[in-house]
Amino acid sequence: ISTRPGGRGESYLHELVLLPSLSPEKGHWDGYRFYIPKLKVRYDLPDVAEQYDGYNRVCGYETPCAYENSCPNLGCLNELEKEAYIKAVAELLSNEEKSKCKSYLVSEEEFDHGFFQTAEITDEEYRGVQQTLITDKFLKTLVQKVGKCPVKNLLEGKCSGNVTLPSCLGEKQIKCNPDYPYRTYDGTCNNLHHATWGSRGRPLKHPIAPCYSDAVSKPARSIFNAPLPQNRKLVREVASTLEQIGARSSAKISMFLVFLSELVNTDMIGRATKRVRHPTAGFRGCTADGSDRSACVSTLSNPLRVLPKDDCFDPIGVGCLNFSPQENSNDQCELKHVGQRNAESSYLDLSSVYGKQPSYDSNGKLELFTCGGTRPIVESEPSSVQFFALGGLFGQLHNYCVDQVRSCGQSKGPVEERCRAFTIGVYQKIIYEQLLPFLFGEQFYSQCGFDCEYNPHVEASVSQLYKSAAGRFQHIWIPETLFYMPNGDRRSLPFHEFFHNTEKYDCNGVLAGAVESPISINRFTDAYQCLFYSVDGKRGTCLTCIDLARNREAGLCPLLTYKHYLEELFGEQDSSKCYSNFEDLQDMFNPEIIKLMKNMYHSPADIDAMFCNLDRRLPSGASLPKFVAQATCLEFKRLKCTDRFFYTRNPNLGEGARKLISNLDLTVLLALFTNLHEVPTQPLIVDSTKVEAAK
Ligand code: HEM
Ligand SMILES: [Ca+2]
Repeated sequence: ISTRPGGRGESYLHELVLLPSLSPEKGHWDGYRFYIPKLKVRYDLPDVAEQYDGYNRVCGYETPCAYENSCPNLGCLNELEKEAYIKAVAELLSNEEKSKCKSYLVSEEEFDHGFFQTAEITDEEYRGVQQTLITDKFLKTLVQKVGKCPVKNLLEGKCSGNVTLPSCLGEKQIKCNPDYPYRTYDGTCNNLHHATWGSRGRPLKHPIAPCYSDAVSKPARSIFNAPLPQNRKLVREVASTLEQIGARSSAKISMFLVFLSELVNTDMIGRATKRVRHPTAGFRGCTADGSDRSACVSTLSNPLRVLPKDDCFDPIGVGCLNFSPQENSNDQCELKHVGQRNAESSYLDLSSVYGKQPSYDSNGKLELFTCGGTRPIVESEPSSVQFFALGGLFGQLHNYCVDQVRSCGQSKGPVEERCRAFTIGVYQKIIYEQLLPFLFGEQFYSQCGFDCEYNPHVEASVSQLYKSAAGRFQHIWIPETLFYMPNGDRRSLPFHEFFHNTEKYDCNGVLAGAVESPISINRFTDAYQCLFYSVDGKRGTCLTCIDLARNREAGLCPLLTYKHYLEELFGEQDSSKCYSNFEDLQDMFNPEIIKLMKNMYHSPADIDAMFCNLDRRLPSGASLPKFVAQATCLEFKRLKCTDRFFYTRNPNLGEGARKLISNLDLTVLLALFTNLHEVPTQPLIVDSTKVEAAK
């Protein structure tokens, strides 16, 4: 092994000796790397993300800064840091000021009141928010001073010297008790060597360096250095093209699956909208009537423009959609690519159901609200009553467990914690034995390989790719209407209606309806791209646009870069191909979509990662397309393998609890906690066979 000429310490392999245990015909040497496809798929995320040049290199695109190995001179670090500090403090003060001024806030009469709600910042958190902002300002100033490539090298860990800002306070010390048998509420101490790993407030991680045009925060640009297509225009075009193609538009998958997945998602990822010290219902970027940008925009909002002639918004005079940026998490002031803050623990521990700290009545029961939702569930926005009801199944399971345990009069340890461990066990089993096998199909499920030991060396975190693009895939399944079946009669209501006045619904009817409602496929429904969260059915927002804006805000790289990266990870570099012109995309997209992409983008290499939601490659038996399935596999594998308390290996779940967990599933939960006479044996599909609940 020698150093590649011109490389920064990267290794160059001249010759490889194969050990007898590796069979040579399974490996593949491309002159640069040796691939062994049968090796287990890597699921850890790098601590310092580097630019991924696999696709560019193989396919002949130029990678920005590829031949620049200069580093910024950090001699005047203190000076720059002082400047950054002043800028950060000024911004925070100005935000506080604005948060007290009504004209900057979304008011109660507006349809999207609460949509971008912000949580309060505690004193403890405030320090982190401030440090993160200082570092951000520092890097922005540094880019202006020394240019993009040196900063890029610095952020990718290719420069020696300081890696954190000198005056930063460093990490808070947490002492863990290795013998404490229960999970903490914020996820700390799950990993005993790295107490904060996987905990609330930690950053998401970039699997590969982000593709910001300035390396730090400016939106990515096309390969010809032009802006990417206008957000809403692109979404609108895709929506109307899908409409014209007119392919099959419903599937056997039930909305019950979608709300269950949404619950799982809110457990692993919590939104952290940029905030001020006290909670708010959101900052405005647009005027109340939505006609234009507001004069009162601040750094707390970043409204989306809607161009004239928009089919959906133009007729009602809307030219602007509220959008609020999210907060990064860089509390230790590290000079590397940062990720957004995750406001939940990454672990699948029902943290979005149980809340930030224990909250039980004197018996150890959870206080339940609309449809059994716990306080954190019903206070989350924007959420539908179906979401409350799904969360409610687990809230009720907890309380049912408490009753059962109390009725035998003895418990080894606090009832609420034992029941919490049990409830999380049932939930994890449902995810790994019901939900994921269904989404992946048998073959890909086994290829993903969930049979791992506990691995304390890997950080339990969620990737920025998942959070800002691939993980949102299921939004494309949002249908125009949902069934609501109070006392057995079947009504069809527009999707947006379930987000408001949630108390008025009969919860059994809500769940019965979700099980019978099919998802929508091959469409961006109006409910998704035009009427989302509407109150009156006339004016709503475009969740699709928000998804795309999140993709770009996070600095995600182009779709094909991630595709190549994923396929390499899965040992498919042979089949991972180059797309030199748009026509080559036909393995992934419908021809009409390709035509549209050609009109909108300069090159196939510019297509936004979010459009993985149009991927038409389906692994056999799977419900998720290949790209999404691969990205999802990595996330769920990581979360399973890094969870010390995962139910299959949690020594504190007794034999009885295990037995119960193996007998409980979604069908049983529906039978126990609804008044339905008949329950579906497979609630993830519509028209499932049913059994009598009493049985
Ligand atoms: C029909 C049910 C669903 C609704 C109404 C819904 C709605 C939303 C909304 C409003 C956001 C925040 C948008 C933003 O400001 O960035 C969001 C984020 C997200 N959703 Fe969904 N969603 C649903 C189902 C799902 C499902 C099934 C998944 C996939 C498992 C999913 C994955 C995500 C992800 C990964 C995010 C970003 C994480 C975050 O910002 O918390 N969603 N969703
Ligand atoms: Ca969690």
